[in-house]
Amino acid sequence: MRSLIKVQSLTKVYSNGKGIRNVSFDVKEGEVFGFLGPNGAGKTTTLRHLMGFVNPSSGKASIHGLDCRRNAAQIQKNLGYLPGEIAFYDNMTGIQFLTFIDELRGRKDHLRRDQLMARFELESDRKIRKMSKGMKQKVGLIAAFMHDPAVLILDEPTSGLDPLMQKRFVELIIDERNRGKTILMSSHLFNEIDHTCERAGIIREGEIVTVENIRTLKGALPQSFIVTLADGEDMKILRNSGLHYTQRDPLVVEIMIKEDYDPMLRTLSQCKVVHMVSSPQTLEQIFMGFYGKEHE
Ligand SMILES: Nc1ncnc2c1ncn2[C@@H]1O[C@H](COP(=O)(O)OP(=O)(O)OP(=O)(O)O)[C@@H](O)[C@H]1O
Repeated sequence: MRSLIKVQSLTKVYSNGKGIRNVSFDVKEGEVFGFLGPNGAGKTTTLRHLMGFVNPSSGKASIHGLDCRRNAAQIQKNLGYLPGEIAFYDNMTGIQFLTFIDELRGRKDHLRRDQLMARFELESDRKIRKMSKGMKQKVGLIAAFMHDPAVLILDEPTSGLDPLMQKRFVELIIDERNRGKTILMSSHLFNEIDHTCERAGIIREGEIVTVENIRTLKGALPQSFIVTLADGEDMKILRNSGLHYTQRDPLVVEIMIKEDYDPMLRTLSQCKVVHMVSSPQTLEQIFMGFYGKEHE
């Protein structure tokens, strides 16, 4: 698959020394790519470069081979953007605003707009200034998707949405992915990334720390077994077995297994096991490792 969105050594240093440094990644055609990072990491700054709003200090970003800064107008024709902070014409109702945007784009057919309003249960006759944060977010999402663009750039799309609407959003992304759309979205929610994205990039303090394939990552997740043994004799067998484990309580241990279950099963068959539970390590635990300082 060819790369549709390309970010190459993108650097933007603000006068206060903050910003992004040497950010590089690409999003392939038809891919959903997640952009994760803690507050202030540089997600919005990167996405705003892709929209051509900002002059980079160095490096470049392109979509469909077009430079994001120089060809912004051309790129934006077939692109849906949801900004992190949405500014609306507050005095309009939801439907007036969406119709206004449709007309600006030269669209006469409002079918897709209406379908999206139904999907997100938007109270479209309410004035935007009287809407809650979540309602405004729905208006922003509908505006980003309603002209059926090939590329979507979404800055924290589920911010303010309740769990039901977050689920509707995930379903929409899956539908759009199946229709071949290319989507780049920033998020704080691992679950959302887990359910929608093929790959995810993590940015921290202005720099990309890793780009991971979600399926490969999940396939490689170790399994944790919490085992309660009957007595000290069993503990002795475990200690002498060469297995790697973490002691949780005097008779409770956690054993992490990646591929080979045999050594654990052979050792435990010599012990009296009182209780045993197993759970896969979550994607969230893996990502939290990248968020922290330990990967420096
Ligand atoms: N116009 C600006 N002038 C000065 N500093 C800025 C400007 N815009 C952003 N920054 C700084 O650049 C860094 C990256 O900010 P950015 O908004 O891109 O982060 P983010 O990852 O989107 O964060 P959040 O999750 O909180 O939205 C922050 O330290 C921010 O304070």
